[in-house]
Amino acid sequence: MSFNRIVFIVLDSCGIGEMYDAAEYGDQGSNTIGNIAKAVGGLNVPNLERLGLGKIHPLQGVSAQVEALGSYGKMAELSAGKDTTNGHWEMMGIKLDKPLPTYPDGFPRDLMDEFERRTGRKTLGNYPASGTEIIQDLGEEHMKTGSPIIYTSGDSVFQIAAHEEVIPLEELYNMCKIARELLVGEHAVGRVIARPFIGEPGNFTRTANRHDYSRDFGRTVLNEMDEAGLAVVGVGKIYDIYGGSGVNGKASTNGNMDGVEKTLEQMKQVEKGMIFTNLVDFDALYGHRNDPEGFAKSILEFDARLPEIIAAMKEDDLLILTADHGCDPTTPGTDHSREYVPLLVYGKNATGDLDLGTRSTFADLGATIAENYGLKSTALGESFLSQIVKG
Ligand SMILES: O=P(O)(O)O[C@H]1O[C@H](CO)[C@@H](O)[C@H]1O
Ligand SMILES: [Mn+2]
Ligand SMILES: [Mn+2]
Repeated sequence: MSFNRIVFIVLDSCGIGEMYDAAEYGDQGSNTIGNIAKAVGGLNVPNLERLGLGKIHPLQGVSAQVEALGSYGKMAELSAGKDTTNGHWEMMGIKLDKPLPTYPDGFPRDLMDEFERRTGRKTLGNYPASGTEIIQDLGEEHMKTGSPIIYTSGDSVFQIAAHEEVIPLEELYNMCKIARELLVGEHAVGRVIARPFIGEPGNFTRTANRHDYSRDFGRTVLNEMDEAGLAVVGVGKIYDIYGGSGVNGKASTNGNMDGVEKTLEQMKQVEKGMIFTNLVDFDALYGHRNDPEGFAKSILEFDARLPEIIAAMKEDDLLILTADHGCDPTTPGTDHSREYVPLLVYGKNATGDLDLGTRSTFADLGATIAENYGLKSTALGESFLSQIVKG
């Protein structure tokens, strides 16, 4: 027996406890969902609980005394890093041995000179910052000079922030393409990101016209699926994360709840293949903003939509919920954290109440998907398909 469709949802940043090597990343004690649960006096997530969330790791307010509807476990990241890029590519079979380059002191001057020469604009910033803060700090100067704001973070990212009425979107996207061309070799960052915003000094807000330009790390299970004629529909930023490689359909979203809507819409349309959704609000609105209350509310909001997703599932559909890294909003830093990620797998025809244990790589997902569709798996990862198929 195999599953006809897979609904794969990444709860961006929802890590579930420090990994064995968290100390190397300065992330001892990080536990995104666990510390959020504590901070709000317990999480009330009956639907995630029923899927087995409380059985993965003790979480305040989430019972482990349930007969889980599906299988549950957690996964370690084998790649060096704790970034969206590493996390997602590893899920589909690629391990990144070397950490992606980061720029705690900004990007080298010669690189910036070349960027300025090719874009015809000077630049502002060029240091690690929170995106919402740096536009408040430099936005007014940007409006006066027309120079884009360049910033990075603990992630391997080159981010370009610009007011939509100062630098038109088309030009901003073109600047990102130029940056992408320049950021190669030792400076091959994971992503170049367009961060447009609108508003007046003192009251700038970012728009949904964000756009990510990922590096290509090689062939993944998504390419195998695509070439086998299976649907691979990216909802939210999935298309961008894989640079479109192997993703043959897409739906953009303007928030987590819209992401759920678009997933439900795709579930009405896709015949065979995968609906691959990333819900980024957890990360962008709450994790990086150190807002545990907001994060908790957002988890509750998602939990409340789970019954709809489950009701829309056909007999031979499979639901996979996981995350790409942590971003503990209760720790002083605002960057991602090196954590295990939860793994919840449910299907009307899949085994219930099964412990999948601690997986040694996110790539077990890619291997499972490949086996399910009879595709060549990437070398990395071990399929758990036979365990979840009802015997
Ligand atoms: O602070 P903002 O701009 O939201 O940026 C965050 O979002 C980036 C990409 O997800 C991360 O690298 C982090 O820098
Ligand atoms: Mn992420
Ligand atoms: Mn992030």
